[in-house]
Amino acid sequence: MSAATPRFIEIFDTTLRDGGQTEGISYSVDDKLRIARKLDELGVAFIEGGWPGSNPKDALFFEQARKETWNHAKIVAFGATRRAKLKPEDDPSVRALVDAGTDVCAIFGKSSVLQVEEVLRTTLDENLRMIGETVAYLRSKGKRVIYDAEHFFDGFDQNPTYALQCLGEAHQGGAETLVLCDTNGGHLPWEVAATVQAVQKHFGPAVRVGIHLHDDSGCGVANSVAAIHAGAVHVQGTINGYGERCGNANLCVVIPNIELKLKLRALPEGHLVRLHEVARFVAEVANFAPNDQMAYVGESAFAHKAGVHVSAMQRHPDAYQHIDPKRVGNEMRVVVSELSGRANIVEKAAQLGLTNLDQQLGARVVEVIKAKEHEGFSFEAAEASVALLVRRLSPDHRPLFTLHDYRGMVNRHGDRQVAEATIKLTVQGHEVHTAAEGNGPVNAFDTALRKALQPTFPQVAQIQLADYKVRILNGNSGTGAITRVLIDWHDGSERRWSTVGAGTNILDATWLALADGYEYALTAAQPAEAKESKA
Ligand SMILES: CC(=O)SCCNC(=O)CCNC(=O)[C@H](O)C(C)(C)COP(=O)(O)OP(=O)(O)OC[C@H]1O[C@@H](n2cnc3c(N)ncnc32)[C@H](O)[C@@H]1OP(=O)(O)O
Ligand SMILES: CC(=O)C(=O)O
Repeated sequence: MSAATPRFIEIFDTTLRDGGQTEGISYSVDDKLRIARKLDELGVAFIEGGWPGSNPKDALFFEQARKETWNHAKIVAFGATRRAKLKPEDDPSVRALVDAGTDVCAIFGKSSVLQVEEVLRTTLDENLRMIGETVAYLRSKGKRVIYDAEHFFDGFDQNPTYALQCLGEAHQGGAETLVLCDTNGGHLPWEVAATVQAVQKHFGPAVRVGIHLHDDSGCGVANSVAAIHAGAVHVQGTINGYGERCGNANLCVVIPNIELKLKLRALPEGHLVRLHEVARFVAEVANFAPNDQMAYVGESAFAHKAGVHVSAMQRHPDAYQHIDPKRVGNEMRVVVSELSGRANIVEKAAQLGLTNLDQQLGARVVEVIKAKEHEGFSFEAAEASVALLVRRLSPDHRPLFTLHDYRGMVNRHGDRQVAEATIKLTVQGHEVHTAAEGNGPVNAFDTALRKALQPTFPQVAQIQLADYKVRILNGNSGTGAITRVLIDWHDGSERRWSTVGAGTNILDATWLALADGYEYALTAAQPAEAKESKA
């Protein structure tokens, strides 16, 4: 390695093993394979697939994984040291590790006197033999072995001599990396760094030290960074920080910190830009909502809401960002709300393709948005309504359709409920009057509006309501509260948009969000000339 080559930190991903210990996650074998392929594309060094001695699903994962080609990562089978008083070859869990057919195994063993005596309920000497013999047995079967020293930091605090003896057994047995685990996740960065340095001093520079840190004190990432800074060369963690209890060190944050802050290498050249996509993919497969506020890869990680920030960002891209979001595959966004100034509106309008916004119009839009947010609207998740608001305040705006009146009725006849809506609109100069029944008032309104628009705009048939969310804003007003309606839409393609309505009348709030939804889709779909020619 030349002096200019940055130190390489091995990324050991345990999203499928420790991540599978998250409350609420239950991967199928297919889920595990899909995530493993994505991690391999990302370029991590190791993918811990599961504990083959634990359950048939994990055993099947390794059977399937053997049939695939892995371009960057080594698939790792996880297990424990042999049980007390058994030979490794007689322990079914150790045999399952061999049978998993991976080149690499990771085994965990105890390093703390308390854990050996109170949890394993065996002697300190027997635990040392369990570690050394299991590592040596796996090595004799041709496996590379990574040794996870469970509860190492607690054990080291309690009895450093014994904790180091445990590591020594694994090293003598042939483990290639000694991984110090903060299993209970309670340590702080400087404590972790000091222990990593003490271990390195004890074993010398030839011994590879790794780390596996949990997030119970909220320091999983900080502890990982501190340990690497102190000399650790291998870091374990999970995508999105999934894991037992509060989770593991979040690799979506650890990896960019290694590459962009510590200036070391963790992934193959050019692969860091895949991180944002991997984070979303894993959340999707795990069936967890992505954490928008996650550092680096969250949707809000580079979203600017405050007017002062957006104004400064227009003047210099580093004004309120610590890195260029593109480096991790993320993007800068502007959020429009009552905290906006003109800069938010100009930036958002440009992103929405509305470039003819002057300072005066920008200021007017800000004023209207602030007033409407005071009434109960919220525009930050309803960009289509923002676009329409800008268009409607533009002097040359011609609406696609105008409402004259609507009427809604909800009836119950015995067990049967019926909702009916009538709507009177002007659509491109023609008055249209429609009525429709529905299984509820929103459905009746929507059907009546579609009927009115479809003869002029047949593309209405493709427009679908994807989600309808209602929020009561001032609950202490009881049934007289202001209601906010947010509607998400799609048209069967990739295109999605969201609209908002608000008011004390839930049907009127719904009408506003419904009408915005159709008008936005149809305006965007209309050729410019057709819009110009409208009366
Ligand atoms: C820190 C970590 O996250 S380690 C990974 C933890 N993950 C899991 O536990 C998930 C998978 N686990 C399982 O499927 C099951 O717990 C199994 C198959 C491993 C074991 O199941 P069982 O045999 O029914 O045992 P049970 O789960 O009740 O108890 C754990 C056993 O492991 C033993 N054990 C715990 N750590 C170790 C170790 N490092 N080496 C050897 N044995 C260990 C315990 O002493 C206990 O055995 P004992 O009751 O004979 O003393
Ligand atoms: C090995 C492991 O998962 C831990 O100690 O937390």
